[in-house]
Amino acid sequence: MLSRTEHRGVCRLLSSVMSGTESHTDREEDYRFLHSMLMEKKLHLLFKIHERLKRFEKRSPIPVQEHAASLASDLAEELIYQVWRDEVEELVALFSKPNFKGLLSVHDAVAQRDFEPTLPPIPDHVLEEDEDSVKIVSLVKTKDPLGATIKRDKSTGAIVVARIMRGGAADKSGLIHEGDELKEVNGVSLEHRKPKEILTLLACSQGEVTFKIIPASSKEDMSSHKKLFMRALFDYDPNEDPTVPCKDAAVAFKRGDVLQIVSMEDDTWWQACHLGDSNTRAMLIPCQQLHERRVSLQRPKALFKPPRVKPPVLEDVDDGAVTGIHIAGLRRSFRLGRKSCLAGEAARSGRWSTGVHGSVCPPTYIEVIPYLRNPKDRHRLVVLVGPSGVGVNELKRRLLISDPDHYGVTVPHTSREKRRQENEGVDYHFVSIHTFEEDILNHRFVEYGRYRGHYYGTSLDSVHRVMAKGKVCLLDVHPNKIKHVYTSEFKPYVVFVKPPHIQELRLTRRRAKFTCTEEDKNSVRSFSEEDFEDMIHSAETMESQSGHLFDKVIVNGDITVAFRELKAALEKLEEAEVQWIPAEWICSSPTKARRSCGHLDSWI
Ligand SMILES: Nc1ncnc2c1ncn2[C@@H]1O[C@H](COP(=O)(O)OP(=O)(O)OP(=O)(O)O)[C@@H](O)[C@H]1O
Repeated sequence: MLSRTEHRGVCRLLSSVMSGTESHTDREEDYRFLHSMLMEKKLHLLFKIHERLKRFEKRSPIPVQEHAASLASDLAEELIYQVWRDEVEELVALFSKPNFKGLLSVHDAVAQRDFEPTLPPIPDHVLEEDEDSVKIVSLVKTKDPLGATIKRDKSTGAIVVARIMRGGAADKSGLIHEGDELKEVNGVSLEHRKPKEILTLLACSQGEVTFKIIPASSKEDMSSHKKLFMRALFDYDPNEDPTVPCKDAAVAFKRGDVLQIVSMEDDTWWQACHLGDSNTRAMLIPCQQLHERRVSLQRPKALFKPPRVKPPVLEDVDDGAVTGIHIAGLRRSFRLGRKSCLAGEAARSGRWSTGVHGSVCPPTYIEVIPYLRNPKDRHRLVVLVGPSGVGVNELKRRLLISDPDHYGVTVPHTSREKRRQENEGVDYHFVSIHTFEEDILNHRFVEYGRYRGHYYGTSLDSVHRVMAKGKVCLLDVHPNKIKHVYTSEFKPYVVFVKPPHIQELRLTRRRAKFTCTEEDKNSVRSFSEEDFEDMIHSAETMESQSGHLFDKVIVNGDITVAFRELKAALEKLEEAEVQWIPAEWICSSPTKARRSCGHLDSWI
């Protein structure tokens, strides 16, 4: 309630307004009218109410109950039968006053939020729509227009909102935006309708008007990002990420998972759907730059773990000597001793394979596209990698024996003299040092090395030759060399053969013999503890540096199980099933995503 002083203040203010207007009012009659209006008691009461409400507003009062009017009328009925006292009489008289009834009715309307227009229920057929981005908007239309212009999109023929007028009903609702596609008005399809017809339809509508809309933003996302897929090249768990804006809104993924990127608008968090996940809702994933930044701030483990490096040795021992089965291509000679210093050098120089330009980048995402192999197409090249002694040759040998017409291996090149029992093009391609060096300069080798003054290597041509025969070419190289065949032409499928836990190695390799790296080239021996440790350490290094290139990881504990798993994976590769391959193998021009991934060639 206004205090006496406040009330006097209002009156003084009004009097001063009056005296201020005296000089501006020419006519006496106008002045009197204004004076009587401003001095009106009701106006002053209104001021009082206004002041009172202002004070209550600060307290944010909420209605105690929603049916004050009916409560008052029930009470009035009860009171009639009470002992008739002055107070009772006064209260009953108050309840029967129209002003008081009106006040209570307004109170109830506010309490029940009855002032908001009631919207019709969502039509059933809309709920059955396949299109999950459809939006149903109901607006209450007065005689005034909705405040939007529409046009027909020339390319799609769709009716779209061209402009939203500021302050109009559409603008105020915040539910309709420029670019939105209008599908229906009040259940009437707008397909094949001219904008003029639609305007007539709208002009006739009064009260609630229901629109079925495809929001502009979702349309844009659909068209520009629908086919943008990325393979994750690292593991991510939002529960272990303290910087994620909302853990529930982020999605965990593993290296190798394919993600559909829905939005790259945010600088740090992309939105993506996890392929194969039943949940089609977009979730947050760290963007490429964010992951790169984070990794660059981490302490590089490989730099602080002293690598167990042995001098590079290039053995020249036929595996047939060990296994009793001689198959060309199953030689250690051109594998450059996977126990060699190459891996150690990589470990010392950085955590990931350096690219052709020498830059080092942590693997983040690679754009991939679905690929369905045409039966007439060549088979994908199968690249087997793994630490020395893990069983790459053994698995290769078993595959060849299982189906010699289907699988093939390359014949290596060497600059050494042909031995009596050897055949050109079967055991090796025997070439001169000069030719070998020329081929090196011409980048004809996937991998090459020198042992005791002689060159050994695997040429790209030898891979072509196997593939040209319609065979699945099995190639084993050091992971650093995968980049030489990471092309559209070979579409390599990279299998990493991983050693099991050391206890299982001890158990399974008890009777195994391997060609050792000492001077005596024909010596074979059993695995030592150190060999096992080397194998495991080397596998860890390979995985951390090149793991992003592996399509399949096979743990070679029990050889029968490992072989079965490998065979099944390769057979699946030949089935008419979609495979996800790097987009650059198929698309000649880099896409938006390709650009956003950047430096792809630097980490292959
Ligand atoms: N799972 C296994 N269980 C038992 N022995 C195995 C297993 N895998 C491989 N071996 C044996 O271990 C020895 C080394 O295997 P293999 O020659 O295939 O290794 P590798 O990976 O090719 O190594 P390198 O590159 O040094 O030749 C062979 O005698 C092989 O038969």
